[in-house]
Amino acid sequence: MSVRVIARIRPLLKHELDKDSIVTAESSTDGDCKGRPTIVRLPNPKNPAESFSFQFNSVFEQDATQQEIFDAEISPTVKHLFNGFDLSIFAHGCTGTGKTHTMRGGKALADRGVIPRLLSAIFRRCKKIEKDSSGATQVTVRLEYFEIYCERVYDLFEPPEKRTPSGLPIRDNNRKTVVVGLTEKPCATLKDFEQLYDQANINRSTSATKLNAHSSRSHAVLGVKVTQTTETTIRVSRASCIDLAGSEDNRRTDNSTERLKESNAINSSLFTLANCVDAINSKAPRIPYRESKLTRILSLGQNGGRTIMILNLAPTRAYHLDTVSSLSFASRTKKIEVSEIENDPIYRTMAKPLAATSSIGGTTINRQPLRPLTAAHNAIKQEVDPKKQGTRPVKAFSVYSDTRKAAVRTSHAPTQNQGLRKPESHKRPAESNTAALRPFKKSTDYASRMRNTEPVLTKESIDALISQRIDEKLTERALQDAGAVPKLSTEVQKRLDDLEHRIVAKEDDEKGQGLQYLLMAKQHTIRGEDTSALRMYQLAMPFFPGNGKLRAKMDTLKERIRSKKMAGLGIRMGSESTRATATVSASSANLMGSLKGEKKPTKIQTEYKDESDDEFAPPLNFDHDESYASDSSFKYTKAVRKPKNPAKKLPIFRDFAGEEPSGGHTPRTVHVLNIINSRDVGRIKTLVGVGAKKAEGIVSSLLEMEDEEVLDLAGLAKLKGVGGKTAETMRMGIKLG
Ligand SMILES: Nc1ncnc2c1ncn2[C@@H]1O[C@H](COP(=O)(O)OP(=O)(O)OP(=O)(O)O)[C@@H](O)[C@H]1O
Repeated sequence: MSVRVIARIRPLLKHELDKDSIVTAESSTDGDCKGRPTIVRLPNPKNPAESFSFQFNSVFEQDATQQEIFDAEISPTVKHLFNGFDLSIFAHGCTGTGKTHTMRGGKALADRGVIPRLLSAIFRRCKKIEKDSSGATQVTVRLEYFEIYCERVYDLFEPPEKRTPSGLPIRDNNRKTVVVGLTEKPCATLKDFEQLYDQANINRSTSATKLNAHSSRSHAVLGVKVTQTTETTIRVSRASCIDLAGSEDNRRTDNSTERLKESNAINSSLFTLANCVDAINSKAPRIPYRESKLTRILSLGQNGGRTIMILNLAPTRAYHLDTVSSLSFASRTKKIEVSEIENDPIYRTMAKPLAATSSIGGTTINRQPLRPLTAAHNAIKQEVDPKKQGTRPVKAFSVYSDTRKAAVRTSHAPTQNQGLRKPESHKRPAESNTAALRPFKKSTDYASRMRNTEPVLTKESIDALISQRIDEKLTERALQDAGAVPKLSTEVQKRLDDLEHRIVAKEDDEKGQGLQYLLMAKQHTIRGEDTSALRMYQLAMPFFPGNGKLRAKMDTLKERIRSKKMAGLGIRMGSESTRATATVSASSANLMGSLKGEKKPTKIQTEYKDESDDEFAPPLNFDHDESYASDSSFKYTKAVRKPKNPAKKLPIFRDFAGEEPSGGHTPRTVHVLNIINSRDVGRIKTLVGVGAKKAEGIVSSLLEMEDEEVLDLAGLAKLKGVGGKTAETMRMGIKLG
């Protein structure tokens, strides 16, 4: 079965209402969704008289609701999950097209996205199965949730301060890619899920939605493991829901060094994903799965079960090129065949009565030694040349590999695929009267097949075997070591928990926002990202005006950044290669400077500072010395910022020629500039054309300017995400009188 690709065109956002929608949906006569459009049409960016059209399994128009998408596309797959098939759902699209909205959605019932709805459906089915079997079948749900941020994997069920800077290792184990050391949370009800998921999303969004954008800059993967246990079998299947980070065109983002680094990691992993798709489609001998963690984990084309890709699209011209590129990627993806493999159940058996010497009487259930349960996993369905059948050495093992050969299993060659089951053979072990005997029969079959096939070990297969063994050993060791991560002191942990609870409780009000910044600041401090930490403290400041402890923390950080900056400069002066780095940084600093209308030598130091921040790995007890007592001392007072007098500052931007009356700004401009220079997200987002995200972007740019202020509309237009039009919209949106 191919990857099912559905496209969703998001509606125009508030600030886009005056824009044209250039992406439309159309029905086709040969589509597989009666009545639903299957074609996306948009103009050729080079020649508007022409149009491009792309066909998918179905297309959802701007007014499609979360419910419609779930009911039409996701709900029907739930039964397959319970029949033992894995399910992968991933949202793709460039930044701001609605991936998180589609996957996670909002808090209101109608806004809830695919993930909460899927979990709700899973729990409903669990209940039904248990009820219908009168309790003979028990179903448990366990969750894993992690993000891939800058090629590092972090457990989202762990608070950021517990993370090791290098992230969790991933290994290939039994032909599946596993993240070693992930927390697995049992989850019995939808309420449990919501709590766990919301809490984990704070861990993700802490670095993101409130300015630092880890969220939108990381790929988030939620794993839902469904285990059905009967007297005779245990069947495990897994749904993976992936909210990919959006690709970014850095010519448009005006990203700073740190943001660029994240952006490059996103773009490069998505590029590898596209390369894998191309390699699979062209039946290339090597598929570059191993070139990024995302592709290793996603295993597109090697994963069994069902795969659904939701392609998110923005309707406006501003996204035109990105939209064409996403559509073309999606068209290639829809050709990928995924073997629809059912996960074999593990057969339980009644144990023989214990030996007479045993002090315990009765029977107990023993687990059978594991047979190759997932031998068919990670298989790519591909045509096999019948002439070649039988001439190839039969692999008694399969290694997750980035070469097609090592991983190939084909449904056309059942004798070579011990674990491969017929597609859609919904065998229900519980229905079988002979279930208890089957394991022996099966394992005998397996062993005899192994003997009969007499595998000839080629150099390739020996390499593969060695690599598999090494991976398995490493996984084993890593799993043993996983518990050895040093813990934070209980006191620090308690304070962080306390702070998080206060944030959750107050999330929606301004105080919650201030606390959120504080939490992020702490998380950045722990990770050694001092610059970001300082930025977060600066953002928190308006919510806790005059708080001496906060100021002291900021001073300490400033001092630390300064000394790291100096140390960085000292080290780099030494060698040839480092001089080259200095040149690159200097030129990018010059570029930054010229973009902002001036060149400042200190910018060069900023570049060094950011680099050294990232390399700085703090000791794990880094925060133990820090006083968290101050957290409770942050008393909330409504942010009041006196507008500063722009005349006192040195101008950093050219004046806005033509628009302003000579000798000064119009009252509207003064008003806008005052609001902007307040650096208060709450006030800035009240400006026309500015949403929460844009307001945070603006404040982020302002913080990069340190104490300088925006003095005119030209300066305003140069802030992140603003531009001349938005600046003008803000100005015109001010009501006078
Ligand atoms: N179908 C929709 N209906 C209403 N609003 C939507 C819809 N899709 C997206 N939005 C809004 O568009 C904005 C961007 O959406 P979202 O954050 O989900 O994008 P994204 O693709 O996840 O971006 P990024 O890659 O940067 O994380 C949000 O404000 C979201 O609420």
